[in-house]
Amino acid sequence: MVNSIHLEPRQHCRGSVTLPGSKSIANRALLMAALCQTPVTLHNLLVSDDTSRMREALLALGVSFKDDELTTQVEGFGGHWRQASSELYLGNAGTAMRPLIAVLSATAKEEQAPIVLKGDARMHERPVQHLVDALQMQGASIDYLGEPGFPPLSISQGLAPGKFEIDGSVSSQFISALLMALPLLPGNSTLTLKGEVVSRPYINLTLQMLADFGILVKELSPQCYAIAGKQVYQSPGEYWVEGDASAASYWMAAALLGRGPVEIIGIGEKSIQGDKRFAEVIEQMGASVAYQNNSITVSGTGIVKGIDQDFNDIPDAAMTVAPLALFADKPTTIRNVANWRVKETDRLYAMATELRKLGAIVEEGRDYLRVEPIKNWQHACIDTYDDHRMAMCFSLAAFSPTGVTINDPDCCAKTYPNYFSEFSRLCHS
Ligand SMILES: O=C(O)C1=C[C@@H](OP(=O)(O)O)[C@@H](O)[C@H](O)C1
Ligand SMILES: C=C(OP(=O)(O)O)C(=O)O
Repeated sequence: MVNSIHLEPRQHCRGSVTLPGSKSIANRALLMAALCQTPVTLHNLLVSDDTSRMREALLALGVSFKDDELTTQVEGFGGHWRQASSELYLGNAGTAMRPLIAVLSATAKEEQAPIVLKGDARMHERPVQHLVDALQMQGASIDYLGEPGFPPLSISQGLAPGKFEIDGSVSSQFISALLMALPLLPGNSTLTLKGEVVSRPYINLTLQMLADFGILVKELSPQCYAIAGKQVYQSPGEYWVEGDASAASYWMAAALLGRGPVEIIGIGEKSIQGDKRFAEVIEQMGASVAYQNNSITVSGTGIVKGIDQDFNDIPDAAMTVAPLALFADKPTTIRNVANWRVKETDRLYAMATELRKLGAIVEEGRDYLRVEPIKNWQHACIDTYDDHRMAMCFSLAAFSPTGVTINDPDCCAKTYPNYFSEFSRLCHS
């Protein structure tokens, strides 16, 4: 039987919510900390499926962790792994799989056994070919163990510094992965980006965090980086993980529908995450937004304005626009999100299918979704496709006259394990 949660109709959302740590920052910080030669103390580290998979992988490579109530101390060995385990399981964490493919290619030693990276069934359908091609062109010894172009795969020594080229049109995680790995090589490299690069702000997040960990990357142009070899990751001592800006999108949306005010603590105007731009989107959709140093406060009037925009820069937060569109004054179009199809599920298909169950008219394009507001709401049991964002997005349908039932709500543990208890705390009839 499918586990589900029934959400009765809600009209109000108000109060204060503290965001979990950012998944994107947490998994980068864990890996970068493990690459330092001296310990790093991480604050506000997210505890979720994705970060657990990264931690378990690093632990198997010999990295040690000391947790107390508020912090996690990471002690790694500058990439000289002490006990290279031969098989690492990474679940469905793209932020673990892609960076580890590149970093383990850069750190593999001749005397070590090949390392196998595998994931859950969906991870084995998520492409890594552009990344693996770029690494193989520079000598990396990577073998596909299942379908070519997809995990699982096995990695041995062979990667050499030089001129790297990467197709950036499917995932920015490939580029972030190379930016984290190339400084570890014994000589200098350049990295040239090909194709229309998607999810750009995540590359900037990587560059910012590399700088925080003492790694220099020279941006020769937006398409080309120079990366000196033999660099050493420097421990910043303490490192603070910002609240998750993608998770903030659900509270901003709930505040618009439930009028607020909702104080969202953990990201502010100086956030380094691209998804903070969702605050501008929610403003265009009718909310009022006030920025503080470490929080954003959102209120609404109950009126939602339909929009038509390119969301290539913020594909995760963009999903939140889809359920909001059901309440809008006119149709909404979410454009340029082709890579929704290769994430936790085919998100264009899943979103269109489940929105229709509520009574919406939806057009699913190759790379866009057009959603018409609902006139006659139908109660529905929403399938979530093992996709945390499907579960969290559809909680917003509780602001309809019918309420909503969400199947398998626990899949939100990928990035936000207590999301539904927070939803019930903040959102009321
Ligand atoms: O680098 C990152 O932390 C991420 C990049 C994005 O992926 P793509 O670059 O594949 O769009 C995003 O969807 C993912 O949740 C996290
Ligand atoms: C695409 C996502 O995850 P991943 O890091 O696994 O790519 C996501 O969190 O929306």
